[in-house]
Amino acid sequence: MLRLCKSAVKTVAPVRSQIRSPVRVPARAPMLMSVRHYDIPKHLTKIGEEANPDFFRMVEFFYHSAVQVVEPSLVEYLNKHTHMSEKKRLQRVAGILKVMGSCNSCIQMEFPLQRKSGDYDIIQAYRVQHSVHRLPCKGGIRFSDEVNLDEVKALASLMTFKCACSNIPFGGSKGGVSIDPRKYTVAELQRITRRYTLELAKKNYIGAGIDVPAPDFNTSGREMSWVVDTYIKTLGYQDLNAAACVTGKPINGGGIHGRVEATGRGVFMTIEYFIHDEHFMNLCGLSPGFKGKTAIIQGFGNVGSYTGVYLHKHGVKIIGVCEYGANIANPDGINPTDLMKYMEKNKKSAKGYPAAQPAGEDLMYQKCDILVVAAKEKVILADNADKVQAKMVAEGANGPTVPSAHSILVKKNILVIPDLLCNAGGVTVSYFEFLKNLNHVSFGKLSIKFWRDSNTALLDSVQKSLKNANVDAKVSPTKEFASMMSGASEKHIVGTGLEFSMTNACANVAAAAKTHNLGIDLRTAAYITSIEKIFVTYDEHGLAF
Ligand SMILES: NC(=O)C1=CN([C@@H]2O[C@H](COP(=O)(O)OP(=O)(O)OC[C@H]3O[C@@H](n4cnc5c(N)ncnc54)[C@H](O)[C@@H]3O)[C@@H](O)[C@H]2O)C=CC1
Ligand SMILES: O=C(O)CCC(=O)C(=O)O
Repeated sequence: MLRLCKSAVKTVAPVRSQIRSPVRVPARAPMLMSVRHYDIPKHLTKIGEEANPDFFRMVEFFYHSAVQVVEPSLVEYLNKHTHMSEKKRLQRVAGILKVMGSCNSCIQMEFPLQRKSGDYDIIQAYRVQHSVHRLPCKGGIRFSDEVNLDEVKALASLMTFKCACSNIPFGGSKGGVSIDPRKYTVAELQRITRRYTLELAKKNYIGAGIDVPAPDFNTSGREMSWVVDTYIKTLGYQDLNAAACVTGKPINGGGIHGRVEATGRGVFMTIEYFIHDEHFMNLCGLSPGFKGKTAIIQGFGNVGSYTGVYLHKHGVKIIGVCEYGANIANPDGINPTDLMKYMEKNKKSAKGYPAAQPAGEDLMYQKCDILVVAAKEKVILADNADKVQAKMVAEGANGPTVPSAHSILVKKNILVIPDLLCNAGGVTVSYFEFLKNLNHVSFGKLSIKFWRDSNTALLDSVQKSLKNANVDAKVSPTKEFASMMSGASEKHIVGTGLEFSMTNACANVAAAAKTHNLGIDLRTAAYITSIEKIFVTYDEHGLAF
């Protein structure tokens, strides 16, 4: 948390009842001790009530709602520029906030694909770089027939705020290819991915220092292998760091242990943090701890399934899974690893899973403690938010809750762990993979032998000292120490690094919620922590040539 918050809030505190859910703050809310007020841009004023807003407008709205709360602190922060007049400082704040909220650049492409049948399809695809305040930009590539420019812009802007929230030093970007991958053969998907990569490379939209994609909805290590191979063999062939042009690669191709499960593991870590926080558990009416808790998961792909695995491991009963074309439930609990294996063999479908019963469309709204939404955007809307009975909602997906629904959930005292915090585990481990690629060596590889030898020498030395002192004892390592004698493995570093980063981010967001009197509204708190960090970067680096 930045130093700038506390002092500023003391001097210019927004009216408490109005900032509990900033999403509902009227455009001209009165401020204590200040005549200043930040207006939500005109094109967004109705977004807070809209049933189904455009996705990018939705993210813009959340951003500007958070700015309404934090802007006085930002103004005060610039008081340190004593050489500037007040007018210049206010202009600078307004300028930085405008830049931070806008999309830096987008490319849209169309290219032909000859189908197996001989027919031609024209494939539409996009890459958006929302923010370049840090480089490279970072964000996944999604394959879906719902992909359009608005969606990719929204996802890219979420990446900007997500990276900042978790202190991952990247700008925000995202890519999308408008196809339903189920309708293409593997060979066709490979040709689409390679052509898309080539177009990105030609337009300077990919590269270790420029923009680094990763997996997202409907893509995985397989597609990332095609991306890196295409780049290395074409425009990136002279680039020593070419392997760092994409993350989420299989281990053999320069990937890192733990990226596959990282997003779900990170979702679990955020739930773990808040479920052990008495203050937030009091607010949402849950007893602290995992004991006796139940969960329902919507979307059992990469993110949802691994979230389930970690929740299950910690004693949470997964009583329902909502999947594409098949909702399943079991009040005694579903074993996520078993379901994953079943879906792997069953064309990724949960239909017919023998250890659960088919359930109705309303499964997501059944009573449970934790609802994990891990499928896609705009799932919790104004007309179904009231039906949610869970006490906690973990946003594994990007943008699952629209602003009007967010207000309803806050009013119902449901603790929502917002996307930009909740699903940051993926980009965090992508960052570790990126560093591994730039280092050209895996974590721990150079030091393993040194640590094993030096710890063995340490044990020998203790043994000799005991012998010299006539103590008859055999010195041997405990099981725990034996596993650490060779120093940290890549797996260890990724696991502990991820835990440190996620816990830190949760603590910062929890602190911002308290500092700004936001009650249960972690979304506004998360945007505020991101805005503060990006603001400082722009202030230090400058924002215009
Ligand atoms: N893969 C990653 O590392 C990250 C993914 N995310 C977000 O998480 C969400 C899910 O992504 P992944 O798990 O990677 O995708 P995925 O493609 O592995 O899984 C998505 C799952 O959701 C299911 N699904 C789709 N529509 C559904 C619906 N209407 N109802 C129920 N289930 C539905 C699909 O059948 C599939 O099993 C997306 O919003 C993505 O942007 C966020 C951060 C990182
Ligand atoms: O791993 C990454 O770089 C980005 C993952 C992603 O697309 C996301 O967090 O939404």
